Amino acid sequence: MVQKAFLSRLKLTDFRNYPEAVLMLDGRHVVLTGDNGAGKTNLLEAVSFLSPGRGLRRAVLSEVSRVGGTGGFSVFAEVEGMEGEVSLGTGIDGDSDSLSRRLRINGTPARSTEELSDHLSVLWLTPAMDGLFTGPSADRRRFLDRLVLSIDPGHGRRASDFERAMRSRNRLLSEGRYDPAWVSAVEAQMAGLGISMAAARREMLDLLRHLASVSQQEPFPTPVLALEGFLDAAGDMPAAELEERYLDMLREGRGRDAAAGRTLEGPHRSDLLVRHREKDMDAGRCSTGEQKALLIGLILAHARLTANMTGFAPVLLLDEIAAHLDEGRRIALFDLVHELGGQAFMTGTDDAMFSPLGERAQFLEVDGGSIRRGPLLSTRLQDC
Ligand SMILES: Nc1ncnc2c1ncn2[C@@H]1O[C@H](COP(=O)(O)OP(=O)(O)OP(=O)(O)O)[C@@H](O)[C@H]1O
Repeated sequence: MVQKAFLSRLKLTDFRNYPEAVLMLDGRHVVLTGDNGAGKTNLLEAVSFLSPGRGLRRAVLSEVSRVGGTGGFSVFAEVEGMEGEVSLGTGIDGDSDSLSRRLRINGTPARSTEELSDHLSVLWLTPAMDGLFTGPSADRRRFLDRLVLSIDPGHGRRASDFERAMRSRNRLLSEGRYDPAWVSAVEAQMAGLGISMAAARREMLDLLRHLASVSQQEPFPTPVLALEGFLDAAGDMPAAELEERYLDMLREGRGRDAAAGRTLEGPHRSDLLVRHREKDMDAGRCSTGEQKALLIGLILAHARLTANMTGFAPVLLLDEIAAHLDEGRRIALFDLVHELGGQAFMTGTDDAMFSPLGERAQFLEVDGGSIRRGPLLSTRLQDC
């Protein structure tokens, strides 16, 4: 039985176009409607800061602070989380030039934002992801790594440690006269981390594949997923052998990598391949609408997987999700989202589009950095 982890209160201070806003939420889905530029996506972004990383816009933190504000920002949430009730507070101070945000859990400073994954899992789908299948492979890798992160919180640390080791190797090789023992040590670190990263990604794809084989999410197509670009021919080789093989590749590739100024083999070169199963076609060659439907299918499958793995349905952030769907698909999407058993935040310009949700959702109206409607809602309104 999947349980619900949800936000019961959200408070933003100097967050984007919100000087201050407080939302009291009752655990149902949340529909945010308003004109373009009202602040709907900003609210979703605030919720995305309740998961590790840089949020759904991958923003530079200083840009998140409200223009004309104190220079800092904060997001505070009361959550019925995976370990019970918890308060989560995150943000940056006005006088700090820190690149990372602070996190407090129940008022106590946390070591890293990774600790958020113990309480809540947050997944999102935004219009910025529409070009995922046709854009650069780095976007698909990042997308895949976020999928992995929601069920394996250590994945983010492994990926950033790998990046750091790789930068260090690139720098040593570019210097020309390097100490081979030192480079070997860095390569050994890269090999261990790189193979763990590849294994975690492969495991995620296997799980999604299995889920797709046992559950349907009509009318959204089933994405067929594969990885390409790193140790493709390795098959089911044991991890220790893979590590040896990657280590050999790095050792033998030193001259070539020094000339290229970068490491040419590794998990940082993998690509996520997506196919439309019913059409038997690469996602990149599908129509715009088909790509959107595939992306929705992928996010829903992943949300279901996260719920199965953790026992708690994730919080879903669906930005402008209804805009390009016909009525039948919209109704089906709302039903699928509701069946997941979690709390979804959905945005759009027209609240009529969300009427099929009925009593399953709280409807809030966003306007120029303020939020209206709903009996339990209080905001200090920004004059606009
Ligand atoms: N740091 C900031 N300080 C003040 N305002 C900001 C900041 N960052 C973004 N904004 C403003 O926030 C406003 C709302 O943006 P948001 O993306 O949330 O709109 P939206 O309601 O999702 O609109 P759309 O329907 O067009 O997607 C924009 O006008 C933007 O200029």
